[in-house]
Amino acid sequence: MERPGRLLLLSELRVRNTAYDVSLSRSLLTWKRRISSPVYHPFRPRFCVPSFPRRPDSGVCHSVSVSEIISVREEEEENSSRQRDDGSWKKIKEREGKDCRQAFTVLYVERCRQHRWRCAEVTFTCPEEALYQRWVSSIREQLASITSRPKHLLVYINPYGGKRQGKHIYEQKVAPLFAQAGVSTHVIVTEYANYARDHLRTEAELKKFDGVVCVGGDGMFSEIIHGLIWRTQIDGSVDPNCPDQTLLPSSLHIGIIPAGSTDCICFATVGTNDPVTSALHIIVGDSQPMDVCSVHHNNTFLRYSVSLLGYGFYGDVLTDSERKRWMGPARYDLSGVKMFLTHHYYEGTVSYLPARGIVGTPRDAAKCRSGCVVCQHNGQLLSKRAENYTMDEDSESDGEWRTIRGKFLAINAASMSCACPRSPKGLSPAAHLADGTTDLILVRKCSRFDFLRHLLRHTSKDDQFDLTFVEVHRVRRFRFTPRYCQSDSDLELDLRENGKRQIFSQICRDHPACGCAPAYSSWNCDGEILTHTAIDVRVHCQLIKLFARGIEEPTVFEDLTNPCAI
Ligand SMILES: Nc1ncnc2c1ncn2[C@@H]1O[C@H](COP(=O)(O)OP(=O)(O)OP(=O)(O)O)[C@@H](O)[C@H]1O
Ligand SMILES: CCCCCCCCCCCCC/C=C/[C@@H](O)[C@H](CO)NC(=O)CCCCC
Ligand SMILES: [Ca+2]
Repeated sequence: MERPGRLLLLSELRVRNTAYDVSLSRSLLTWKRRISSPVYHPFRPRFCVPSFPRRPDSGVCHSVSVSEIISVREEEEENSSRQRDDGSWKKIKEREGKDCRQAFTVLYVERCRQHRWRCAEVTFTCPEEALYQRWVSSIREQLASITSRPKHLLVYINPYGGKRQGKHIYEQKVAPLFAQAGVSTHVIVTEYANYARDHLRTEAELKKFDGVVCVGGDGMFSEIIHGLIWRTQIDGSVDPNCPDQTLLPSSLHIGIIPAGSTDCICFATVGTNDPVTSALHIIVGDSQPMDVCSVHHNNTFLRYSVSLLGYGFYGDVLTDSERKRWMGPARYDLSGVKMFLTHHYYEGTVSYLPARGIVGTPRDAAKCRSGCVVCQHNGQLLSKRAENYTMDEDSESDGEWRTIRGKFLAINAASMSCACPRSPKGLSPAAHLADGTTDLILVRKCSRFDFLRHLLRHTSKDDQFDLTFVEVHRVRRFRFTPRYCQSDSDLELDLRENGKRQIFSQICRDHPACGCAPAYSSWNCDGEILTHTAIDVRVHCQLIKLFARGIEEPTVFEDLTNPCAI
């Protein structure tokens, strides 16, 4: 727990008619119940309550970090007069024409189960108005001194994401909290796909805002980062089509109010997909840096990715599920089962640049959590390297490119864990949000039974990488070329390596009537299908910032004291 530091205020105030010692420092608001210690009176055969000053005993003590106070509300006069004390304090005067309020309510973050946050409140009654004024203005001064809190937000709502509840969720659960916290908003309900992206690219007056919030799923978040990153590069004269360019980070934070089908980015950065929790992380001005992969084809920009780039299984699931959008989130389950049964494999070449000199491996037991030291260390290391090499710093400081040819059921690059309600530990449980790397997972051709074992391990404690047909590499950059796109010299090499068998399988591929496997899949890029299969991917360390703090480890203290967490 935070140490209180120098006290700004210390008073005896009342909470629900009970006396509390209430203190405020720059970091903490604390209220501790004064429990009257019964003392024996020699002349009276009973216990009595001692008069002031009383010894505060180890009564119930609550502490709230000032950084997690949402706002202070001044209570109406009648409210204060209802909370009169037992007579030892003056009664609340009702002076005509004068403001004599004496109660104020502090709204603050309370932690609940499974990383959820709620807005709790406590009302304090003061013995006199001057003290009341000091308390309200002192807390407000402390809140105003937190410069990281957003004051003006640009909000985009996708009314058709997930279960089509985006607008309702925002109006019912989020807008009232923003209003209470004094956050002003400019709300835009999108009219068609890519509306938010194009608005951010060209029209939005970004200087007016401290952050951009999207209400929707991963697809909507993807629109926002595409608009923001593109705009930042154009404004800063950086060519987004050049894969070797170091991209400029956007100064605006991004908030996600989850209202989608997978909500993987929200889940992996907050620990839950709960709109109220996300709204509170935005209000307190949390900051979580995040890696972004740029995807190019032949020196032409295709897309950015922050979660999953998946070829084979996840590409096919997405392609199939797009035809079933009307089903809502269940479309992924149906397409998942169908593609599992179809069991297609794909041939191609994967080249990658292993991440060198950084801390962490994809097989670590430790996970990326709030204040992650791996992300901090690698972030500093990579930004130092970038200072020394302006162009293509990777090949200078990382190792040699490595190449793997083969038949794959799935090729996945997870730039973060990709934890989501479907798989709470994610595709790569030890991947980091902001370490400048992506985990390249290669699932080679195997039996249906083995592939099922691998898939099921995403939902259990077992290690999904501990299988002979699965390999995982932590990389800074990678390329993929499907076999049918390979150069003549590569194909010749294949022929020499694999003999005649290859020639016949190629003939089959050229004749769909024979019913054998298709030659190529599509890339699933954060839930969008890419137009090209041959791609060049580069990780840009900590390119964007979210209003989040990473997943918090629950502390023993919280578990024991927070009734909401039980
Ligand atoms: N007004 C709109 N009409 C139609 N499509 C829209 C509109 N606004 C945004 N979109 C598009 O809808 C797609 C899906 O949106 P979103 O990500 O919010 O939900 P989802 O796909 O259900 O969830 P997830 O991405 O988490 O699986 C996005 O690709 C987005 O570009
Ligand atoms: C037979 C039982 C098998 C159980 C296997 C469960 C494995 C689940 C892994 C989930 C990985 C999610 C990765 C997230 C990808 C998102 O960027 C993307 C956009 O929202 N979602 C999908 O592509 C949607 C992809 C949905 C895949 C199912
Ligand atoms: Ca990463």
